[in-house]
Amino acid sequence: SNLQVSINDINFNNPVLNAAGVRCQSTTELDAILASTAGGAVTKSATLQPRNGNETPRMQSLPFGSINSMGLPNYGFDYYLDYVINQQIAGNQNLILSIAGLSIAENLTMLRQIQASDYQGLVELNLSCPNVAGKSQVGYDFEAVADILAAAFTFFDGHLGLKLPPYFDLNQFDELSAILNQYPLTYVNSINSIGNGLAVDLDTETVVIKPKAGFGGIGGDYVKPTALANIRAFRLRLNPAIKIIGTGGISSGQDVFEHILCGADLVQIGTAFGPEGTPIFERVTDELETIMVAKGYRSLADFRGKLKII
Ligand SMILES: O=C(O)c1[nH]c(=O)[nH]c(=O)c1Cl
Repeated sequence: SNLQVSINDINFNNPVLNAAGVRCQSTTELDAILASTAGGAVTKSATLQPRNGNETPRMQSLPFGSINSMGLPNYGFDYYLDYVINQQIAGNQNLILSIAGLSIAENLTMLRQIQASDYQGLVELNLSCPNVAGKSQVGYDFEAVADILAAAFTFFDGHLGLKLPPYFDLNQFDELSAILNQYPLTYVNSINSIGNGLAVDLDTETVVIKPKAGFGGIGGDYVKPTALANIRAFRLRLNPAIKIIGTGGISSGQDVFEHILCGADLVQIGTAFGPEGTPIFERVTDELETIMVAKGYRSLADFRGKLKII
C-alpha cells in the first residue's frame, strides 16, 4: 500500500513522525529518527536561549502513559535552525522545526529569524506548553492566539503549523476554528499533553514528579480519546487547506489508522516513542499497512477523514 502524504509540496514516504519533546533534543537523537523508518523528524520545541528546564524527576512513565513537567529544556533556537537548514542542504525536506517562545515577542523574533533564513520546511509554533511555572498555555487564550497569528502573518510566508492543547468544549472548537480559518496556516497539530494532571505513588504517598508540586502534562493511552475528538472536531470545522497532524495516544498501526480516519494527514508519536525507541516507527507503519491491506485500502486518502456516525 501507498503510505505517502504531501503537505504543501513537501512529500513524506509515510505519515508517522516523532512528537516534539521525546528523544529529539540533540542532533544525535534527531539523526537517529531520520535514519529510522519515521516519515520525518520534529525538533524539541526551542526557546530563543538554551534552557536547562525544570528540576528532576520531571517525567515518569505511568501504567497507561506518561506525566511530564520538563520545562522546555532545549539547546536554543540557533541549534535547531542550524540543524534543519543543514538537513535541508543534505536534501531532507521532512523536518519540522518546533518553537515555543515564552512570550509573543519571543515567538515573533524566532519567526523573523526563520523568515530571514534559507529554511523552507515546516515550522511548528507550540502554543501549548503546560509546564513553565507561571505561564498559562497560549492556546487557551483565544485573543492571544489571534494576536500572534495576525502579527506573524504580516511578515511570515513559510509553512506554519500550530501545536494546540486539547479542548473539551464544542463551543471552543467553533470559536477557535473561526479564528484559525482567517489565516493561511499549513496545519494544526492536535493534541499536546493534557495539562496539569497528577499521578500518585501508593507506597510513598507522594507525587511522582518534582516540578509544580507534581502537576504535569499527561500523554499516552490515557489521551487517545481526547486526541481523536480534537482531530475530528477541527477536521469538520477547518478550511480543507489547513492540514491536520494527529498526536496523542499512538502506539500501534491501529492507533494511526484511527487518527487518519478522524482526519489526520500526518501523525506524531510522543510517549510510546520514549521506551520503545526508533523501532516503533517500522512496527507501527507495518501494522498500518496490514490493516489497510485487510480493508482493501490502497492509499491513505482512501479512508482519511471518512469516520462515519451511526
Ligand atoms: O515541559 C515541556 O517541555 C513540554 N511538555 C509537554 O508535555 N508539552 C510541551 O509542549 C512542552 Cl514544551
